[in-house]
Amino acid sequence: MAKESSSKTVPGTPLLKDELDIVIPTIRNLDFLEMWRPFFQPYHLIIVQDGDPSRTIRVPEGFDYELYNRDDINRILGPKAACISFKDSACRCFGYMVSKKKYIYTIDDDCFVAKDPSGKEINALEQHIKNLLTPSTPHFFNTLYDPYRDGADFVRGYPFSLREGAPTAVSHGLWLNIPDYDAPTQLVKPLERNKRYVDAVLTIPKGTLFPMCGMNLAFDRELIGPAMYFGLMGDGQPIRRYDDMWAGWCTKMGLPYIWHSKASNPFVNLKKEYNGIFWQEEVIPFFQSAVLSKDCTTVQKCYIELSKQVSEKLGKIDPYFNKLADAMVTWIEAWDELNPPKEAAGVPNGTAKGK
Ligand SMILES: O=c1ccn([C@@H]2O[C@H](COP(=O)(O)OP(=O)(O)O[C@H]3O[C@@H](CO)[C@H](O)[C@H]3O)[C@@H](O)[C@H]2O)c(=O)[nH]1
Ligand SMILES: [Mn+2]
Repeated sequence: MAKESSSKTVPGTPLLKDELDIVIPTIRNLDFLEMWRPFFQPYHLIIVQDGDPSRTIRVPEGFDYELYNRDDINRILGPKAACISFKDSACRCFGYMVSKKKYIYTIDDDCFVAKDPSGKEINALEQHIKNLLTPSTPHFFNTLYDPYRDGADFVRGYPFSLREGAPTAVSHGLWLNIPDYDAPTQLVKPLERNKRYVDAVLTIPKGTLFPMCGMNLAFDRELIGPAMYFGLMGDGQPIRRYDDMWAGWCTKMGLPYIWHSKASNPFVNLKKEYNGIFWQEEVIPFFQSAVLSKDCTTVQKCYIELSKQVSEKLGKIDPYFNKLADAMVTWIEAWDELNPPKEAAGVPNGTAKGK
């Protein structure tokens, strides 16, 4: 049974209309929004303009949005702006920080509305919202996929004590056409396109990591927002295209599809990813074995403790991880500055909930 959203939904009002922001990182005009207009127009957009702040980003008429460029980020965060990547899509996490809503959806500006096998346009945002309002089943795998969907349920042998599920923190969508491959795979299979539409929503089991992609992603900002820091990438950094995955590993400890239209240059991507491809062979075991102490009772405390372990255990791989660990602390300081913990029913902002 899907949880009711906290807002009183008037029939016909788009779900979570006033409880969700759409965050878009961009270096180009946002004409892509025309295709998303039927689905996105009722929602507030937070546009994070990367690169040259003197450039004007054109936003189609009729959208309600706020736009932040690098000058705005520097003005709002001061020295703490150093934790927000420059010249990299990782800058999008600034949008998560300034939002005041309970939910976030983030999408790249080269992603378009996909069609399901029947030819029907997919409202990816609506499916993400349904995912976020529906519990997940991380403690015991249900073989008939999402048991809360119409036409499915828990299969025989599924413990009744676990059928309430756990609150869903992240809804991870996929992409038809250009798959999110790393550079070596892109180089070996330049013409490969993802044509396979799988109509299933799965919960990634507790304790299982996954490579989170920021292209088509939604999350519960109050539940997990402080941990959704897209790691320091871009200008002056030795690694790129690992920002979203870093956040996924930190938060982890899905279904809706979009149409990814533009294959980024695999040779450029190889340069961006090069360090990440071999560092990750040590980073993944780090996350698989990371243990946080019981005193970590909020997401922020968990994140700060994790940053200490990043420095201690990954700093010997490369000084970059010491820099990243410092940036993780700065991110939390900035997050708390812009989002002072609210005491709502004894549940401070960003409290880590048992899953
Ligand atoms: O310097 C930049 C470059 C781009 N952007 C904006 O970020 C997104 C993604 O850009 P793009 O589609 O060009 O790059 P992809 O390689 O397809 O990105 C995906 O790969 C991963 C990169 O970490 C990630 O999963 C996806 O983002 C667009 O909206 C650009 O406008 C930017 O802000 N700054
Ligand atoms: Mn892209």
